[in-house]
Amino acid sequence: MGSTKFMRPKGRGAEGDIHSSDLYVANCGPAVGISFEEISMVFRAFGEVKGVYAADETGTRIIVSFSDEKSAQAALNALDGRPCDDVGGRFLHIQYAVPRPLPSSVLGHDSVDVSLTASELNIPGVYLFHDFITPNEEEGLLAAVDARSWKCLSKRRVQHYGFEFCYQTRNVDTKRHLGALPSFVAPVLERISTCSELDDAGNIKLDQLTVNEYPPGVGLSPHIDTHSAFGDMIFSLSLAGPCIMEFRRYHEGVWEPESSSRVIYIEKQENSTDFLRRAIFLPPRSILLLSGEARYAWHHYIPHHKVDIVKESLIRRSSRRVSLTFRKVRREPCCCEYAEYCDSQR
Ligand SMILES: O=C(O)CCC(=O)C(=O)O
Ligand SMILES: [Fe+2]
Repeated sequence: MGSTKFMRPKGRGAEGDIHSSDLYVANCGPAVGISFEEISMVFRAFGEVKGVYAADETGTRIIVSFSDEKSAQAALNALDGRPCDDVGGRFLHIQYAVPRPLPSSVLGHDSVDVSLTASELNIPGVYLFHDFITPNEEEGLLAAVDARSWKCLSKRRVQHYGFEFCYQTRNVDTKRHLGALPSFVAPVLERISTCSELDDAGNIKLDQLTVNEYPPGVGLSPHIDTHSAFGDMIFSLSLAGPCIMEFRRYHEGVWEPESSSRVIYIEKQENSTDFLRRAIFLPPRSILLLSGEARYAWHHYIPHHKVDIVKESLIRRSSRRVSLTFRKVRREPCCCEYAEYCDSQR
């Protein structure tokens, strides 16, 4: 994870115009055995150092942030282009750092603050439990799903257990039970049912599992899991890599019949800006619960990003994210209090 805020100026020689309290320092850093603390010590001789960050992922380019420009200038004048004894005699190459333009692929015009916790997100019915499983358990689950066969969708791979999820109808065929959920998820189900923060979860027999594998840059379109298909609680366990999940609360939604056998959700508001929008960071090994209002009335989706911005840090999606989504198939029509989003009450 590099600093999102600063970068090297484009080309040398422009520094005369730039006044900054932030320095871009090349040729030192963790990749050559020099810690941020050692770098901070060197620069503290010139003034108050607010922070030392990686400028990028090389481990040899660093941003040193001073409290004021004068200190930065003094450090630059004293240290640039000279060997520095305190960092093993390495020559430091120093320039003023300039603010990094945020990548449009990440921010574009539609950035949203990303919460780290459910309470910060503030959507009723969302719960996020960090480190719900251990790294060893994560490894075991990944090995177990990789030993099963994947079904390829256009951009991601999936596996279904308990009941097949049909992406065309966005529903399940309750008459076609595929069998019990695989034994490798038993410890996860056990932990969900005994989670003291989730009073009701102990009584719910989750019987459908969708495993999704997302390559970097691939997300999931905005949707509400079909009310008539699944019950109130939807759990999603994140493995292998991080992502953000975004939420939108529109003011109305409409279910319309498309053919005799199929009902589709029409997002009449698609171009509308009239919606609430929130986002949360999902680290690996965390489990997210959508229930109540969050489950029934908010669209959720994973933006198609290769990099997410979380609290001013760039977080790269890793080579894949695998999620295990546990749900309970609904046998009776949904009678939630969000009729405008409910296909059972259309
Ligand atoms: O990958 C996830 O965490 C969410 C998956 C999801 O929303 C779904 O399968 O309906
Ligand atoms: Fe979903």
